[in-house]
Amino acid sequence: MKTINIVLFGVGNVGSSLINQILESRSKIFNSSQIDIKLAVIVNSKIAFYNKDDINNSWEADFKSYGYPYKLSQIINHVKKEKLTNLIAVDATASEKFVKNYKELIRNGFNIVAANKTANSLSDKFYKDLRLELKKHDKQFLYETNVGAGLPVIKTVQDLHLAGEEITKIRGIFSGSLSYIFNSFSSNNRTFSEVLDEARNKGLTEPDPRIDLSGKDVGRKLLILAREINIIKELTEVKIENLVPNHLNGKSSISHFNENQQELNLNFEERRSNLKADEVLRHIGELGVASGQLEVKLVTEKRNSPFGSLQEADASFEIYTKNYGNRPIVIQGAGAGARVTSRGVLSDLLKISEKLECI
Ligand SMILES: NC(=O)c1ccc[n+]([C@@H]2O[C@H](COP(=O)([O-])OP(=O)(O)OC[C@H]3O[C@@H](n4cnc5c(N)ncnc54)[C@H](OP(=O)(O)O)[C@@H]3O)[C@@H](O)[C@H]2O)c1
Ligand SMILES: N[C@@H](CCO)C(=O)O
Repeated sequence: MKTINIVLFGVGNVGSSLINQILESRSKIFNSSQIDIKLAVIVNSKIAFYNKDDINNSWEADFKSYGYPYKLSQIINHVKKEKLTNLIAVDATASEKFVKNYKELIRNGFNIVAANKTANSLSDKFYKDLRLELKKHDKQFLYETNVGAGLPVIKTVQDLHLAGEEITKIRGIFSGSLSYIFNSFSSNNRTFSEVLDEARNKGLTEPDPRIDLSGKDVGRKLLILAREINIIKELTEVKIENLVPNHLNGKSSISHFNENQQELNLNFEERRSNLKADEVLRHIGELGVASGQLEVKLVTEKRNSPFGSLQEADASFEIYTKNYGNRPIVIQGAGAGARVTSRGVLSDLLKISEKLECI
């Protein structure tokens, strides 16, 4: 039997769904794999809840009542004092600041599972240093949900690359958030800001939806896939069509954006009114291996084309390779949503557990 001890950073949409899925699936996982999943500490940006017993269905109330302000060093001291082993830190934050803690966590015995895409899309130096640290301390880092939420995109690209298959192009609808938004917006008469609010309320966007609308989220995903196949790039080199006007961009506060987001409506209304009856708007990412070009843009597609006929928050990835020729491998399905994403995180946790010690 193996016990794994998780410290969960982030209890928003994805983090709280992960806790609920662990509660639902824990005994099934134990019976089939003899892996006992313990949630040792649960953390948001302000408080940490140190879980003495097994987590249960009242975890949310316990977190609020018994959580208190923390420093990372206190969490590390806690797991040492309690002699917890098989440690996995789960990053379910969207924080650029938090990923700077990864190296300290690794040095203190943690493996890492991240839904947060930031660590893999900062500088090439950060990316490589992180991997050196993992190697030095013999720790694992999995992040399948960085691209396509719960869809197996990263693993597929890694496996093809490892087996020597030459990937020539990856093209697709990379953003579940923008897929939902443009599916809804292209097919009815609601304003863009109404559709955006709906996507936010369903937990389908980034905490700050400008990360989606600015193209940065898809830019990050393209960069992450490019790095998997040894294309060395920086985020600044991705050609991105930014859908957020300058005066509402990330340099202004999120509340300023929220108060003024109706100002997006006019521009999108114009794009919608230019569509023919059989056309829809689609947000596309493209990684050309030969050209080395990574591009993010909003395009018009025929309603009955493969991308045009996607539904809900579906993402779709076409992976072109030498041996598959002009008939790509296609991976398609929900590309955003707390439950599919947290299931992907849980799957990464179990993959890491396979290599941990039985205790
Ligand atoms: N939702 C999806 O469909 C999806 C799909 C794929 C990947 N992801 C990724 O999953 C991550 C989480 O998304 P979400 O929708 O769950 O976001 P969310 O609902 O905003 O939750 C974020 C959580 O992170 C916490 N947090 C922020 N900064 C922190 C810090 N420095 N230390 C510890 N905790 C911190 C927040 O705490 P406070 O409440 O105190 O601020 C909150 O609990 C993001 O990186 C996103 O890109 C999401
Ligand atoms: N913005 C993400 C989902 C939330 O992280 C996506 O569209 O894939």
